Amino acid sequence: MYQLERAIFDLRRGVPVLLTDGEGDCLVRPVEGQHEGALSTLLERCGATPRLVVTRHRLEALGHEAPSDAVSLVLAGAPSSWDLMAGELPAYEAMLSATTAERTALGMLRRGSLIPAAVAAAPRQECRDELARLVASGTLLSLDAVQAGEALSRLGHEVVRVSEAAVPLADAEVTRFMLFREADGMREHLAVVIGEPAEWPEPVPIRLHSACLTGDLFASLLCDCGEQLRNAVAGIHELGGGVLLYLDQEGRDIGMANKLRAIGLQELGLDTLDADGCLGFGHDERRYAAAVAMLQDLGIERVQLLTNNPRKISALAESGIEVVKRQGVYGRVTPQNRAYLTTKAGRSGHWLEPLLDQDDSA
Ligand SMILES: Nc1nc2c(ncn2[C@@H]2O[C@H](COP(=O)(O)OP(=O)(O)OP(=O)(O)O)[C@@H](O)[C@H]2O)c(=O)[nH]1
Ligand SMILES: [Zn+2]
Repeated sequence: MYQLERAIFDLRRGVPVLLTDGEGDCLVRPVEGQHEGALSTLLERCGATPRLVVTRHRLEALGHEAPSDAVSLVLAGAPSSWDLMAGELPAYEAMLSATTAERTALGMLRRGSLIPAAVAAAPRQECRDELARLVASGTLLSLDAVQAGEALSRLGHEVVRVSEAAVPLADAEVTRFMLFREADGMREHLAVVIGEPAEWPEPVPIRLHSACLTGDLFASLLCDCGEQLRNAVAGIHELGGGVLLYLDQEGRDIGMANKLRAIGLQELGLDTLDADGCLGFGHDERRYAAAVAMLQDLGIERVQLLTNNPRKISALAESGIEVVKRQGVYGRVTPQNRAYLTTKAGRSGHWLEPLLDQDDSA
């Protein structure tokens, strides 16, 4: 849906968007980047009490019980007294389950790699003409919340192969890079095709690698991604060829801005999962529809997967790709990534025993 992508870009710029549904219209904007001027403009346009819409993860991280996955707080007090990014909730009069429009707003913020927290306000009757004028003049985008929600849930299921070229690698000389783009044009993923497809072993060696700019490119000591990436390329080459999907899912798909925020929270003592939760994200926001669509485009149905992550296996299996075998792929343990790896093993169920058991750097 064309309007949806435009609206996500408006939200990324801090511009409000009007979402309509059966329960009524709702003007929304992201909490992040919120400043008093923008907030009072929003309130003037609506003449209504604003709500703060947050995820269950955010509420639970702040020690509250959540009645549903997305929650709407009817705020109390003057706008200048709110600090919506603070370590506790602002004063509120009521806690409600979020409406369809409010849920869609959170989905749009996630897709835009913003913190999933919105300020929403239902416009009063006397403000509607002015809003309609802004919509008609193209200043304000208006979307059907149900349709936008459906479009968000379909994202990634359709990819288009855009371009390709041979890119010889140090660890695998016969390699082609193929770029795939998701239907909404917002995400691009690479298939790194190693060796000659006609000579690949069966099941085909596959790695799903989520982007980690800090680790993959700069050899960050906080994680093991860069070494896993290179070991996977070399490993697939040694197995006789296959495909590494390099997925645009920075920071377990919370985006680079939020990953840096999460790393900041880890410096304060939170583990990698609780840091994401504090920002309003679940333990792992990644979906693998685009990866499945790429494998289907490449005609791959049976795979041996290079991973330590059980969720990747179940995601492929649920989509009809048969995971015949699994092989571990490891980086090195460093004093800086030990806590990260231990959390992944202990709380996310990653199979890292071979790595952590033999490690004596602690
Ligand atoms: N949110 C968040 N993401 C991180 C952090 N450190 C690394 N990441 C991301 O975690 C993801 C790791 O991806 P992958 O290497 O595909 O792996 P994995 O889930 O560990 O699974 P396997 O490597 O296949 O076993 C990348 O998207 C990184 O950017 C962190 O502290 N916080
Ligand atoms: Zn990393």
